[in-house]
Order: sequence, then C-alpha cells, then structure tokens
Amino acid sequence: MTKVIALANQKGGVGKTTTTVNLGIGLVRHGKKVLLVDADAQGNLTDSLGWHEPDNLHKTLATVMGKIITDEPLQKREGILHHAEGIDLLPANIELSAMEVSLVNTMSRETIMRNYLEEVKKDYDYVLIDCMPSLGMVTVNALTAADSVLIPVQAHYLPAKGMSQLLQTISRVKRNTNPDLRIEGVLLTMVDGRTNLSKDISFILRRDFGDKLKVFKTEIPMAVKVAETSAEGKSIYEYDKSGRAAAAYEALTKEVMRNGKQREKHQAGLSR
Ligand SMILES: Nc1ncnc2c1ncn2[C@@H]1O[C@H](COP(=O)(O)OP(=O)(O)OP(=O)(O)O)[C@@H](O)[C@H]1O
Ligand SMILES: [Mg+2]
Repeated sequence: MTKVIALANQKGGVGKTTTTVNLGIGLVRHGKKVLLVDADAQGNLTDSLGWHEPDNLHKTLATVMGKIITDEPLQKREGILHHAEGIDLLPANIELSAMEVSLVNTMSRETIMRNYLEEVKKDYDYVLIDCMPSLGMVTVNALTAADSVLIPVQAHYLPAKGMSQLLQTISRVKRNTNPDLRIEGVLLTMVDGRTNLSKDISFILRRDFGDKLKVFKTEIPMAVKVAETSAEGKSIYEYDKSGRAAAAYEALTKEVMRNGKQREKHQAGLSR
C-alpha cells in the first residue's frame, strides 16, 4: 500500500523542503520507490533537486491538476522528472499560484490532487508532498490527498499559535474531505545542541496539544552543510554522508518506516 505524507506548516523556513528531500532519498536508500510532489509555487524542492530554473519547466503540478479539472487525459508519468539519486519528482513553479485562484471556482476543489494521485501513486511505496507556507487551497488539496501529515517545527521558535491554526485546518480537512488523515508526527528541525530548548518545546507541544501529538524521537541538528546541499542539487547523504545531519535524516527515515509497520500490525489486528 502506498503511503502519502504531506509535509506542512504554514510558517515559512522551518525545514519542510529540506525534510522532503532527505526523508524521500532516505527511503529510496532503503529500497523504496518514492515520488516527491512540489506543492509550492516557489519551486524550492524542484530547485534543490537540481532543476534550478523551475519557471522554465513546461510540465508541473499545475499542468496535471489543470488537466484533472478540465477532464483531459493524462499521459503516463506526465510531468514526472527523475533525479540521479533514484527519486521521482513532480515539479512546481510560479504557475501553481494561478492554481490557488482557479481552484476557488472549481467543483470538488479540495480533491483535485487526490484524484491525480489515485492512479499515479500505484507505482510508488511513498509519495511525499512538500507544501507551501500557507493553508490555502493547494495545501488543503495536499492534506486531502494524504494519509498523514508530518509537521516540521523550528526548534528555537515557540510554535503555539501557528500550531493551533494548523491543527484546526487538519481537523477541518478530517471533517470534510479526509476522515482518515493522521498526524505522522512533529519533527524538530534546526536544533542547536547547545541549548535545552528542544526538550522544552517537545514538552510544551505535548502539554498544549495533547499526548496524542507525537513528536519524533529524531531531531534534526542545525548544520551549515544542510543549507549548502540545495545549491548542489543533492541530498545530505551525497553531500556530507558522515555528518550529523545525514545520520539524523537516516534515523528519521527509519522512524517513519517503523511507524508504518506498527500501523499495519495494528490494522491487521483490528480486522481479524
Ligand atoms: N538542519 C538545518 N541546518 C541548517 N540550515 C537548515 C537546516 N534545515 C534547513 N535549513 C535551511 O533553512 C532554510 C529553510 O529551510 P527549508 O527551505 O527546508 O524550509 P521550508 O519550510 O521548506 O521553507 P518555505 O516555508 O519557504 O517553503 C533553507 O535555506 C535551508 O537550507
Ligand atoms: Mg519549502
């Protein structure tokens, strides 16, 4: 069964794109087939995988969503690019900002991305959707298409207000279009080892948003090498394979795979 995970947080610059790349390629390194979907008109994911001029790409997420809206047939693998580290990418560029507007007047406007992925995801074990820093219609589409949400949070920033808004949006999506949507976990990113702040933030998150809000055991350290990878169009495993950030993203990858296995066991138990 394919697992679709949306990486979302309407706060900008918290590590959504970086985590999409390094979790995605981490899964590939464990033999999984993975599609990354760039759902941000800034095209940062596309850029950081080496397509440095996303606006020059002719086929993107906006193209395929447009075809779903107008009921045009899609070609096999239409718009999907392949990266040297073994991962597929559906890119995005500035055209996605027009999609935000055109979705408003579209029928079944929340389910366009889900309809697109229904067929396409059959070729993959995991689909990771890198959301833009807003809770607009494209992000709602991603949450509607997803099995779970992974929420990166910058460790030195108290996320209380933004987190309530995000959790409200997730609840709304659950009520309206995707009752089975789960929270995969909150991931602390850019953790500066010299402080205890990340422990405090884990504590506050659990205190304010309930024990059910799982915080990943893995934390991603602040590391200059991580910031440098995007210019190189490579993952952290290629760029700095023996560094702390590569080890952390490898640990996160294993945690995500373990979560999936535990859930499968649980579901098998329920259906017996
Ligand atoms: N662990 C880290 N250590 C140091 N720098 C990092 C780390 N993770 C990400 N960065 C850098 O921080 C910036 C923001 O990261 P990223 O683009 O992944 O965030 P984002 O949530 O996708 O941002 P946006 O909301 O704009 O889409 C980037 O320049 C990235 O290279
Ligand atoms: Mg981003």
